[in-house]
Formats: sequence, structure tokens, C-alpha cells
Amino acid sequence: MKRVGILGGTFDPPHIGHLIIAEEVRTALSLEEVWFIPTYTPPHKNASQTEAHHRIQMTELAIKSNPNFKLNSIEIERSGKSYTIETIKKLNLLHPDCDFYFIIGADMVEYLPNWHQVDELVKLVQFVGVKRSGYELQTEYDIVKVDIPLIDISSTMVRERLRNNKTVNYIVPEAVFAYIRGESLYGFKQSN
Ligand SMILES: Nc1ncnc2c1ncn2[C@@H]1O[C@H](COP(=O)(O)OP(=O)(O)OP(=O)(O)O)[C@@H](O)[C@H]1O
Ligand SMILES: O=C(O)c1ccc[n+]([C@@H]2O[C@H](COP(=O)([O-])O)[C@@H](O)[C@H]2O)c1
Repeated sequence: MKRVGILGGTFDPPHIGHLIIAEEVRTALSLEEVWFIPTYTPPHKNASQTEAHHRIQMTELAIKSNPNFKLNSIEIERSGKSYTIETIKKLNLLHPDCDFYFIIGADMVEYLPNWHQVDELVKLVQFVGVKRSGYELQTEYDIVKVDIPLIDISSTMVRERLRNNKTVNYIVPEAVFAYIRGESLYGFKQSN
């Protein structure tokens, strides 16, 4: 069986935290690939203000230098609320040769009890949790924990910095920052 990690996310925008956790888990668990799956509408947040096509493009730019990272647009194509159980059922059907590992930060680990049909979901896919500042990795569910360096970066922080015209150089990959500037996303106005 091919061992494949999944990193689902709103990626609004993608940042180096996403790339680091994907690579740390990939190497720690000997996964062949990690598939980045942008949500259409995240189940637990307000709909993103950033159109899906921008989030897809930015995710593609973020992962392009890593041959083990792939973009999968299954949730964007499905539209509506991106319940993970629907995605996993579909992926299991489409890829019977793959064993999937769904990577989540500790914020999502804490939230797991509220996920749609979680008791069935945890039987269909192996969750992998990584630490995140301000959240506990403790859970009643049978997840694999991978120890990673703590990365205190979030898309919220990136959006906030851009709104205040602060640079996000090195916090997001260079090509993503160039895309944000080119498309004038998040209210960023280039002054230097
Ligand atoms: N710095 C980080 N450390 C660990 N996990 C992270 C980090 N950033 C994101 N993740 C995890 O990556 C997945 C996708 O995250 P998402 O795209 O929502 O980014 P985010 O930074 O959490 O966004 P926002 O700030 O808008 O909520 C989630 O499982 C989240 O927990
Ligand atoms: O299916 C659910 O109920 C569910 C609840 C919360 C989060 N998720 C998934 O977890 C991933 C991270 O979510 P987010 O919104 O923090 O980017 C993304 O793939 C979401 O679809 C899924």
C-alpha cells in the first residue's frame, strides 16, 4: 500500500507552518507523498473571504518545490461544506491502493469531538496530530502524535500582518508573497 499524508486546510494563505508540518510528518512516518487539500467551505469557520481559485493557486505555488507534495482539489470541485468524512470516503474509493494519514494541528485535535460523524471517521482514516502553541495534543481518540518544532505562525497572523502592510517575507514562501502582491490580496499595499 502507498502511504499518503493528507493536509486539509483553508490555506488562506498557505504559510511555512503548513509546509514544515507536512514534511516533518512525511519523514517521521515514511509517507511517500502528502496531498494538500484546500477546503471549499471549512466546516467550522466562517466561509473564507478569499476565493477558492486564489487559495488553490497559492497552495500550488507553496508546494511546487517539493516533489513529494501534491495538490488535490476534490473539496473545491465538490463545493459546499468540506466535511472530511465525505472526502475520506471518496478518496478510499478512488485510491484503494493508498493508506491515508490525515495530519492536523493541536487546535484541530482539541476540536475533534465536534467533527462531523467523528466516530465513524476515525475508523476510516488514521489521524496524525502535531503540536501548536496554545492547544493540547491530548485526546480520547486514537491518533498518532509526531513531535515537531513548535511553529507559532497562523494564516490569521499572516492576514493581519498584510492588512497592516507588514512584510510576510519568509513566513510564506516567496512565490506566495509575490502572488499576494500581484493580486492585491488581504489589503496589502506595497510601499517598499
Ligand atoms: N503553525 C502550525 N503548527 C501546527 N499546525 C498548524 C500550523 N498552522 C496550521 N496548522 C494546521 O494545518 C491545518 C490547516 O490549517 P489552516 O489552513 O486552517 O491554517 P491556520 O493557520 O490554522 O489558519 P487560520 O489562522 O486562518 O485559522 C490545520 O490542521 C491546522 O491545525
Ligand atoms: O469534517 C469536519 O467536521 C471538520 C471539522 C473541522 C475541520 N475539518 C477539516 O480539518 C482541516 C483543517 O481545517 P481548517 O479549517 O483549520 O483549515 C480541513 O481539511 C477541514 O475540512 C473537518
